[in-house]
Amino acid sequence: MASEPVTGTSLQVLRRLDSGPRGLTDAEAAARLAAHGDNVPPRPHTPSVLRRALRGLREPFTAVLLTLGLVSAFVASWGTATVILALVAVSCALRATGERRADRSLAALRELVAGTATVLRRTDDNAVPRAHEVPVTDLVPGDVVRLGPGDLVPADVRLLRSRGLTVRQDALTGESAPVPKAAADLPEPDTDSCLCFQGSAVVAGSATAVVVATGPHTRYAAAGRTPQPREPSAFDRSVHGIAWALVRFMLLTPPLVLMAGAAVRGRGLETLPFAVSVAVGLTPEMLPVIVTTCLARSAALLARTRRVVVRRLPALHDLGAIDVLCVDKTGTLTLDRPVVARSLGPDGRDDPEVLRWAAVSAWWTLQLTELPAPDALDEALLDLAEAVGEQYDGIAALPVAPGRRLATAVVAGRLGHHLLITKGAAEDVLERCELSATERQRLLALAAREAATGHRVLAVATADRPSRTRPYTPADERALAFRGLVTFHDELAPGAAESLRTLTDLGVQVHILTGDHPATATRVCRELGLDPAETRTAPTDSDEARSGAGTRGGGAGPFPGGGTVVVARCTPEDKARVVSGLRAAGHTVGFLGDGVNDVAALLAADVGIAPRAAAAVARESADVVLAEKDLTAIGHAVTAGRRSSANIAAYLRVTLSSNLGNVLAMLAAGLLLPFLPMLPVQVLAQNLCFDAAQLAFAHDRPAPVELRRPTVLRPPAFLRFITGFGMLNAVADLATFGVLALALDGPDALDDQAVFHSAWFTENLLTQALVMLLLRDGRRLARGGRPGPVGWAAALLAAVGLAVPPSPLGAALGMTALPPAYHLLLAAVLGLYALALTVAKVRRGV
Ligand SMILES: Nc1ncnc2c1ncn2[C@@H]1O[C@H](COP(=O)(O)OP(=O)(O)OP(=O)(O)O)[C@@H](O)[C@H]1O
Repeated sequence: MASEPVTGTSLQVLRRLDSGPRGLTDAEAAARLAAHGDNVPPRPHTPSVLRRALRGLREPFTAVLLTLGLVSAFVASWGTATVILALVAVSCALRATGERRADRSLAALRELVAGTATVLRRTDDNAVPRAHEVPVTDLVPGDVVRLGPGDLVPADVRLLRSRGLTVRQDALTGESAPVPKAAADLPEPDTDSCLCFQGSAVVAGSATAVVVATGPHTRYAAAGRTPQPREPSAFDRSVHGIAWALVRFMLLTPPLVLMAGAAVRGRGLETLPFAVSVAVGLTPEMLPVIVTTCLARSAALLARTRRVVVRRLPALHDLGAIDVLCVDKTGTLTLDRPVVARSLGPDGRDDPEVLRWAAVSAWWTLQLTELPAPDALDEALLDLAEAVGEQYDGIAALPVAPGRRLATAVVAGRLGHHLLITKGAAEDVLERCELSATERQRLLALAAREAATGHRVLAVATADRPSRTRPYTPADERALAFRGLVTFHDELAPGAAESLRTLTDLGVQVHILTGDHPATATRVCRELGLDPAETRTAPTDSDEARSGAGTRGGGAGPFPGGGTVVVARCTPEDKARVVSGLRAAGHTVGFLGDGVNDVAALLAADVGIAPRAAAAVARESADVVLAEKDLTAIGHAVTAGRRSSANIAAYLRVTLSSNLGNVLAMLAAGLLLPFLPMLPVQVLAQNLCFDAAQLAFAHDRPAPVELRRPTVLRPPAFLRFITGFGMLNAVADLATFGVLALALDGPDALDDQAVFHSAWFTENLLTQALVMLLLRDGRRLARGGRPGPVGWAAALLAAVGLAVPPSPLGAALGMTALPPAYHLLLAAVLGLYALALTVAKVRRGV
């Protein structure tokens, strides 16, 4: 970062930057942009395809394959070694190019939701400065920017003025606790506390600041930090679990084959290439390629058709797996464009004076805190009674902050007096009013009645105090006189009701977590077509202190199995706690929220989702951003996640059942026969054909029935499935072996090895094609649906199985043409196998 401009007083800093408190002119800003370049951090170093390919070697399957290839080379089995190393190279290259394509399309998508900053600019030297929203990339050194809650600091800035500013600078320091920052006008200021750095998030307060460094010169860019990777998703963990179970099995295979061969047939180390190729046959080596392709395709399709931006690719799997979605209310289910509905006095009758006090409070809070934009409730008040605040002199303001549900403005009152005007959540304001317990209860009930109409409610109170110079703090918000209530109407967001209905149909349970009044939230929930099973109020610190509870529940007690729960009056921590509680109870949880008070929950969830209009910091914390206002995109995103997970699960199901079956049959046949059931190079060639066909799974459309429930992959159930179907496959293989043996008068009479090898090669590829069709989605096929990419790939695989043995390639691989009678026998075995597979599928309810 440019180090010298940040020391000295604010004025010295502004002078050095050739700027002033009124900001730059448009012409000067344009000239500086041309000179300094866009305010974008240097692009993170994108690894080359070669580097990515080499990184692919660290994948467990690829590493094991490589080891097996090296072992084959070591025993001079060059054919086996060459085919295995070719497999490794193809898998690494496909994965690397897929990853690069995914990265490129993601970078383009991120620009759809790029941020803006509020900057003071003038048309010429004499013009009045105006606040503009400009793309963050257009900021230049010397620009004067405004910061408010929820903003991301757009560049390195020196604070000129600040009010109660706290920021999180974990992007830079890794420390997530908010740190206070304040402007200082000293010649030798503590620079760190009067500087804010690019990438920090404003938690509370506001500031006006001058940009001192942009683009590659910021501290963030200099630190070259990359965001911390999130812990792997439930789906990733399951895939990983299955992968490691297989890797262990694979490593056991060669020694087992060697030992069994030695014990039963007295074979020696010459069986090693065969043992190695059997282990290779077990590997789903295309898994990384298929995962990357499925995710990248789904993300690109979502962005193109639904304008949904997936910022972290694996989050798509989480989306597919969520069974609970927690939603914030204001700004997500409603538009957060409140309009004043009523202004009523303590007796419940209309009283315009209450609105007037609320508007004075809003005006001075806005003026004194210099927020870049007023909060929506304040904006609604000012829309109705804009000029009223100017009739007073503002003294101080205590704005709302995360966890603080009221705001106070202090203005000059009658001579020698200050007037405190407080507005906020009814419970919080009434708690600070001088009232009898019965009167407080009556007023709380009045507020609840208004809230039950679905309106948002603010209570207003005032206090007359002798004037003073000592600063005001929240401790001064006491002994207030209650003035009345102002209520607001906030429209439902477009598509909100429909998207909640879709989510329910998709088997996702929806809960609403809001900072608002329980009655308002319950009513909104009903208007959206959800009948809440329960409404809770998150306990306040004082509640908990009274009950002596050791750990805070935040309304996160057990949630009923069905139905929506509304948790109202949540602080940001309460929202995060509910989400973590649901995750701990075994749910996969999504969180949809738009505000600075949602950031903790967005980060705590398996997948955080933010609408486009969300605060910058919420968008930055989310994994998925909806670029359109319409919430119905969520349902499509969930379905896209399920689709890509279903494709990966189908691939795993098919490939593992089939591979396991082949390996078991090969092991058994290896022991029964006087020769190897297949040559190592044949095993590998067959494996290569199957792998190529399997790539079709990345392009498949799973049956609608597979998309109706969250996609969860449970390794134990999954391993049971592949063992069951693997056995069935082994039986089919051995039946072919039996047929061949019978036709040729017993195993030891099988002297034509080439015929045997060719027969088994063809049978293997045909059974694999059958498994691809039947274990993926037999029902659709049975209904006469179109074959789709997997259907075509299976047909091609079967054709290769029939065409290779009589071809010159077959001859090169040691195969020969098969007698026509064999094809008839094969058709009978395959027919029986298809029947057995279908029966097993129906019995298992797959
Ligand atoms: N400008 C304001 N002045 C006074 N009180 C406010 C103001 N803004 C919000 N509040 C009070 O603070 C409460 C909590 O606000 P918060 O922003 O946490 O949640 P919310 O916007 O009501 O709901 P959600 O969590 O669904 O976004 C509000 O319900 C309101 O009572």
